[in-house]
Amino acid sequence: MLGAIADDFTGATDLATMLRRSGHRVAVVIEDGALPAGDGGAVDAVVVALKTRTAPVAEAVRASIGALGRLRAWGADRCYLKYCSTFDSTDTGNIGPVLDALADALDAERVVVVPSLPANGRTVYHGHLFVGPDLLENSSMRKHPLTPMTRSRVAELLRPQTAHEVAEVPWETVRLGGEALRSALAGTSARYAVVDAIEDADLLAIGAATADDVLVSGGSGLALGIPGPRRGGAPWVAPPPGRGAVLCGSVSRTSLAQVAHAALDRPVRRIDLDAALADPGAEAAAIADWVLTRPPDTAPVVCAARERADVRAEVGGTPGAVLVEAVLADVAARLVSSGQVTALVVAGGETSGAVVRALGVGVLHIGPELAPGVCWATADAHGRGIAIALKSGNFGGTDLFTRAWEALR
Ligand SMILES: Nc1ncnc2c1ncn2[C@@H]1O[C@H](COP(=O)(O)OP(=O)(O)OP(=O)(O)O)[C@@H](O)[C@H]1O
Ligand SMILES: O=C(O)[C@@H](O)C(=O)CO
Repeated sequence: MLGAIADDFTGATDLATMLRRSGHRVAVVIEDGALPAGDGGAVDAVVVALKTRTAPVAEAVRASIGALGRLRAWGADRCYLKYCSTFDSTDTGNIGPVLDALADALDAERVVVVPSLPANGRTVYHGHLFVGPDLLENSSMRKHPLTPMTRSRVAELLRPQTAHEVAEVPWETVRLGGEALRSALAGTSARYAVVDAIEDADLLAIGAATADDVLVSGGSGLALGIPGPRRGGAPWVAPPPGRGAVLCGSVSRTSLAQVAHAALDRPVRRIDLDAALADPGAEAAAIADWVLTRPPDTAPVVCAARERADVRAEVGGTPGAVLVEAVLADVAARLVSSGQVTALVVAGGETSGAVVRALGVGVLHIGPELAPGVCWATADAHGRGIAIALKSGNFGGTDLFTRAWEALR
């Protein structure tokens, strides 16, 4: 029984997608939603989705320890802390403090640190994190508004966040396989070990070497090395047929390209931020009405920006992001309560948090994969069954917003 704690909602479904691939029956519990039945129940892995990536440190630690307690009561005998594959954090936290608190609570002597997700171009070699061919510090993450990543060596990123020692295990050791890696890890006195991984085989070796560890940590890639029981669970059941819509609050390069691709053959509408400032409820109502009056099989796209120039730090003194999140959350609630929309693709971690909260979702039942780290899930939204796919900003192919629907037919 694996209990995982993710520091954002899209990261939680990313991890659940990978756990499903490695043979787990997995559910994602939103914040303090009810956990599913324990041993003998329908799942053998639970991911608790938190919104702690950029929360104040004390709040992130408190929420994570709270989630750990609930997971242990559910029956978890191992814990996985999921953070971003680009190690999104600052010198003051939150990855180090949360790891310290979990390791103390679990009496973990040593914890691996494995951000790698090769399927999406995140690799670690000689301790340096790469995004595709670029060092992390030279990727678009350098300019991230909340967690700008200006260094690439994972140990250097973690050290300011913890008083414990941080060691590095090079790829030359990882490639020797699980047993050699286990011995190397046993030989280090450091609490944390950043382990290189440049391809999935490395993640399998790390998984094997840490099979007895009570706490592991990483992006979602490490889940590929944690085999599940492969018991056939209840089959995933798509929601009742209905309209679909995309709600995109992400303004990452990938998301903007996905919006541009969708615009080639379906309606796209951008939120009017000035109208949203004047009356957010009216702007959301107008957008929801627009969605519901498009041809039923078009899956229109509502977005916050078509290009980077559309991004406004503030609108009449209100942060643009606050308006975007309020409108998209309200649009989602209106579409679902209309009873006509039964499937939503939501793009962006912050956006997903706002939408999922507005829909009152407690549990996501993981379904088919749309791209590495992106999947459909079913959920109960205030009594209505829906399918929802939470997409991390940088994940998915250009055609994700147009092809996602095929998996529901
Ligand atoms: N036009 C805009 N003006 C101001 N803020 C915007 C605008 N469009 C989007 N935003 C804000 O930008 C933020 C995008 O963050 P979000 O986490 O949703 O996407 P992301 O960072 O691409 O995804 P991820 O966290 O999964 O990598 C949101 O808070 C959103 O409200
Ligand atoms: O690990 C990743 O890159 C994603 O799951 C994520 O957390 C992006 O916000």
